[in-house]
Amino acid sequence: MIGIIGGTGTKALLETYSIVDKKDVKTEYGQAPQITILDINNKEVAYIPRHSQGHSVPPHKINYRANIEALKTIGVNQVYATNSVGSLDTNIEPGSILIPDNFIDFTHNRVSTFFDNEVVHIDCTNPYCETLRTNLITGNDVHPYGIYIATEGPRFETGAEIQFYKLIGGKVVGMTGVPEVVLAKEKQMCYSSICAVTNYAAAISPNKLTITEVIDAMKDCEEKLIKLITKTIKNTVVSRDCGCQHILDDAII
Ligand SMILES: CSC[C@H]1O[C@H](OP(=O)(O)O)[C@H](O)[C@@H]1O
Ligand code: HPA
Repeated sequence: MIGIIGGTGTKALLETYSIVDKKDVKTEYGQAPQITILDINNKEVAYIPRHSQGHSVPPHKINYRANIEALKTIGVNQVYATNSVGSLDTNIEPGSILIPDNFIDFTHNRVSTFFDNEVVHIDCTNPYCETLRTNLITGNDVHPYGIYIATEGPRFETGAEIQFYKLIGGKVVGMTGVPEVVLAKEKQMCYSSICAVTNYAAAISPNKLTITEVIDAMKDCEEKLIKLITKTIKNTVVSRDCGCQHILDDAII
């Protein structure tokens, strides 16, 4: 099954598609937010709100393991995740969409693995599933690659941090992309992120960065995002020849 991890401002998905079912999943890591099964182009797609109902959980407190485990439990193995992000590049404008091809992790206080009692080192050379990325990119008006900088939050970045992230090649910055993608990989799932650019990052924008700016920009992006998701899900096939399901081969000591 395909899953959508919905980030900031994605409630509209629930109003766009018909609802088939709702699932409350309790995992060994805790209760996950309620999952809604949507009918998208005659496919059943599981939607989970990353920050829980009513966007009530901040990025550094999200139970990423419960979210991923719950999706896995109900049979999801291909995940499209939305992330609202700040842009580090004036050519990547608010309102546009970027499909990241890599990340650099600056989070520092998160549970970032399912493997606490076994020694497992998964390959993360290309952290996002190339097949799902191709589905999102082909024929669509999106930035096809770029490095996602993951920060701990919940504060926005300092101007100096943004200058540094730019220097090391970052294109967009957000607080939720990691460890989510890593945990999905550990569960042998295909995972790709859809970054909705909501603002220029701190100090690139001359203005003070506010939540209102981000939420308003997500509203402006809504139609584009829904179109992209609808088309991509239509084009997503079940067969998985990308190697994501073999990530644990040669990774366990
Ligand atoms: C509400 S602005 C900051 C908030 O938005 C992003 O979340 P998501 O990736 O779930 O859309 C960002 O990482 C922060 O959590
Ligand atoms: O500028 C940002 N920084 C971090 N997270 C974000 N989420 C949306 N915009 C931003």
